[in-house]
Amino acid sequence: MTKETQVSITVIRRLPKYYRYLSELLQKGINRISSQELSKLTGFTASQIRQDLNNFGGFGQQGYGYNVEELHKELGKILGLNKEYKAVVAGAGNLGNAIANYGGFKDAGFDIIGVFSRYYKDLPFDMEGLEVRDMSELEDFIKDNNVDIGIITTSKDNAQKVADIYIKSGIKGIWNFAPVDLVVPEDIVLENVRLSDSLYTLSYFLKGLGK
Ligand SMILES: NC(=O)c1ccc[n+]([C@@H]2O[C@H](COP(=O)([O-])OP(=O)(O)OC[C@H]3O[C@@H](n4cnc5c(N)ncnc54)[C@H](O)[C@@H]3O)[C@@H](O)[C@H]2O)c1
Repeated sequence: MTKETQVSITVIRRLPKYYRYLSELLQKGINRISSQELSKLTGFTASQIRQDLNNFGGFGQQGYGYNVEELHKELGKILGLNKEYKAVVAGAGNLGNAIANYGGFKDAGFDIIGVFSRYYKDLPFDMEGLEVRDMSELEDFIKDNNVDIGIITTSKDNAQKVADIYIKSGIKGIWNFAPVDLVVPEDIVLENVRLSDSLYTLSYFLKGLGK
């Protein structure tokens, strides 16, 4: 087992934030940053940052800090962002449309190449080059195109059915937006997104302000 596989999920969940700030620093042409400066940006303590990065072999030098380009590149590799992924969306409603139409995912290496929905013929879908297809085509499409990631934006009641099609078709990662606990085999990577968790956290802090 490599050192990387033993890293806690809490640390893994902080990496995208480091990566995002490093991308911004690179865009501004900043080449070097100390853990203290990174701490001011990210809100994590400098020692936390050093500990997090030490999980992967360090990268920093005492008295110098971090080379932004190098750290950005290494974190990108650790997060698997140096690869290209093909994704499909199932459920072309409000959320499915928003996700399929957002160009930022493609820029980051996640190419949404198909959108599938029930009653697809009734749906207006205005994404250039991306027509909505019927669910009956999903399995073959995934196999024919070696799709890596299945996105679920159907209603809650149908999410497990969609997940089962993804699993049967050989998909390895599921990005699930439906508010349901999906049952998936161990070798499938499942990532749930809950915007309401973030909203409830906002509410907690608003309450602290006397709301
Ligand atoms: N994770 C979050 O933070 C978050 C935020 C908003 C909404 N949601 C959830 O995302 C999902 C979609 O929300 P929405 O507002 O886009 O809903 P919506 O009703 O606009 O869209 C759902 C779409 O899924 C399609 N669908 C339903 N069953 C299907 C099936 N078996 N196969 C294929 N397509 C099917 C419907 O025809 C519809 O087009 C819901 O489950 C909702 O609760 C999650």
